[in-house]
Amino acid sequence: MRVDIISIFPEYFAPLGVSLIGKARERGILDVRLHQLRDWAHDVHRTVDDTPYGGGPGMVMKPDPWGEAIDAVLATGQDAPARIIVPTPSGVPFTQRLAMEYAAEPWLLFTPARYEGIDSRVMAEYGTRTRVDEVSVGDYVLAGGEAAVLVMIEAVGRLLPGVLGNACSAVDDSFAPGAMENLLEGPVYTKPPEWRGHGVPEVLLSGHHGRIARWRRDEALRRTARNRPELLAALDPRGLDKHDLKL
Ligand SMILES: COC(=O)c1ccnc(N)c1
Repeated sequence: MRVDIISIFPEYFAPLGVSLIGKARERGILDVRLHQLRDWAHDVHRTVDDTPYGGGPGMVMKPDPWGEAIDAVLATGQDAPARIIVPTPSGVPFTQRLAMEYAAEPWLLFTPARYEGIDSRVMAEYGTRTRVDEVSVGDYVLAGGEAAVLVMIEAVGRLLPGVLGNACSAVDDSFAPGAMENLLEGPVYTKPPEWRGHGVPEVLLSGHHGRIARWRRDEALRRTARNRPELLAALDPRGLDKHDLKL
């Protein structure tokens, strides 16, 4: 997968050189290319923002530098154009399902904005040529979209074949479509069996896989009911058995 990021703070993406994503890049599974938006701002101050039409607080990112930058990036592609992802609090929710959809894409272009956002004509322009998604990583506002891009690349990159050591662990994730969709993962334990007077649930030491799976699902349901009760409402009742309903 190729990932391009256009930003006025490309140095913000240094973390993409470490851990799982860093190794995926070393192994050629992920090709991340960074671009400085100001390289396409031609005035002496390399200006990328201006006051909003209609008045109001803050500044809006100018369309010209973004248009030239996106054109330059798309021009380096051979086949279908990149899918453009615009991080914004006004976007659709970023979910595990959307992360899986993105993990199947050959080429993503992230356009993190600062200030009050990018002139809306930019995404209207590229919406005529490729998929343009406005995506939010949660109900809060950031100083810039760069942190949201790190979150999305981490969530998408770990799903790419060969990135996670044990492919199963992506399937068991909280929110992973299928058995765990809309369920939070329950508690986890490792050695030692006793730690500061705290033991490990006996069932996990039993070696009885059926009982362990049942216990894990029960704990997932309990944690979901406690932390995200609205997700339980979204659970397909046909996916619950009589044991679940007694919890
Ligand atoms: C400037 O970008 C944001 O504030 C942002 C981007 C994506 N998701 C959010 N919740 C906020």
